[in-house]
Amino acid sequence: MSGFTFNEKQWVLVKYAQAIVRPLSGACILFGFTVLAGYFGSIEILYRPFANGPATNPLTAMCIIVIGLGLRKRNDKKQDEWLQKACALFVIIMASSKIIDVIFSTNISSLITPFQEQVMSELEVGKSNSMGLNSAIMFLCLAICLGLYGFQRLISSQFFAFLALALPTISFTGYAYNLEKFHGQMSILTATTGFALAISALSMTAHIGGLRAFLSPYLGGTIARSQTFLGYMVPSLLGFLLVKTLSSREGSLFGLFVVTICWFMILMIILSAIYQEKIDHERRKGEQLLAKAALSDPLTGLSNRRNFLKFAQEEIRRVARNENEFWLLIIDVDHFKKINDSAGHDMGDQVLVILSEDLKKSVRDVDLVSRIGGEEFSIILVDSSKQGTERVAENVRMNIQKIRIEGWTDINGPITASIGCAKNDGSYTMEETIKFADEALYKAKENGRNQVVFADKIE
Ligand SMILES: Nc1nc2c(ncn2[C@@H]2O[C@H](COP(=O)(O)OP(=O)(O)OP(=O)(O)O)[C@@H](O)[C@H]2O)c(=O)[nH]1
Repeated sequence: MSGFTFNEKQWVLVKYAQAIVRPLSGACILFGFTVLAGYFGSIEILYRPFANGPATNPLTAMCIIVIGLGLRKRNDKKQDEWLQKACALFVIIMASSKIIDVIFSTNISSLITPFQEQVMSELEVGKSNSMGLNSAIMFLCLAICLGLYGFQRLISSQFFAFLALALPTISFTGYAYNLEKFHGQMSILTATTGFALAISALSMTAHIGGLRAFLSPYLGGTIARSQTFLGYMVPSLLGFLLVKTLSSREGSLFGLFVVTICWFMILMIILSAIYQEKIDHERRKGEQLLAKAALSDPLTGLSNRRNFLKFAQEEIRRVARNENEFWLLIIDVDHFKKINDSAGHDMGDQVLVILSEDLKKSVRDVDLVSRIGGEEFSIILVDSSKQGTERVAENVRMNIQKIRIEGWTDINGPITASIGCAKNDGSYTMEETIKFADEALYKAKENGRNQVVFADKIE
């Protein structure tokens, strides 16, 4: 997730998610104590809301309370970490004892279950009252999640919170479809509390990992949220309809279910691909814009000095290979400072923009016009001759003179520029060619400006 940052506004979802941890875990603790109070005061409805329905076992209530306590953060980080580790250890012991009992047919959990006699008497008369394997696994996952959080292993902690969430979800599905095997001995209240605890545990790590990506305000997060919703709702709804109709119509409906789910998955993949493509397109467009911006001058849109040098190097290699030549023109606006000083910087900028458009119009598409300094421009004339260059340079000089800028040329007369020209036939470096053209330009300035001078070194 490196390089991925939320701004202040975008943290809102993450902060909301983290803000639910305390109230949600608090409600779970309250529920746990209510169940224990039910056993203590023999008020059955507090731990078995539906007569003869499944009850919340006292050991389950203990696990709920301890996990709930571990999830409630205080201000002292060190204290929190110790409490999280201690709570995790307690619940690991409680949940593991139940798992060992189920696997090895032992009875260890009864040694640590409060109100055990009451539980036994209810079991004897055939009432459901024990912590199921699914509940034990759910609490084990929650405890591991809490312990890992205490050790600051946040991503692993988030993973176990996610695993824990699966168990009450399966139970809910069982209750909805009337499939007892799905919920087993997990009462609907235990499932609801387990679900709330798992959501609390997940929310603790809302600022990192998969959950952070899921809550992201960007397109990826939006896709993940909608696909999670649809991905759960659609198959669940179809499954519900299947379960309701299977007993009457049997067989082929199951095939229909499988095919529909497959098509649904394909639809989700296609939707993801469309969005992915859109993101990728935007990214590539951004990259192109950046690459272009790195090589062009922001004021005039002309090629900048960097691109000019890059182009020139390639030209040198090309003319050396083909025994050809290119010509470099360096164009410098005369007394440009005067424009800035008397009419302001904006007017100066306007002159530069108009001049650059004019320069582009004066040459062929293959030639490169660049802004290589403040009021200094260059033109690389590819495959040109001295006569051709003379013609173009004169043309450029005269075109500049013809430029009319309201508020400047009508009062101060024409804008002029001096031009220095040098040739490169592959036997000079670009630095040398620029130096020769600069020397010629200096001469043009010295001789009174508004003229074209050729470097005498390379005729
Ligand atoms: N408006 C504007 N002015 C700029 C920009 N870049 C450089 N300048 C100005 O261009 C002026 C160049 O002045 P000088 O180097 O003295 O040259 P000059 O006044 O044209 O005189 P000569 O070249 O000798 O004819 C300076 O005042 C710079 O501040 C720009 O992007 N916009």
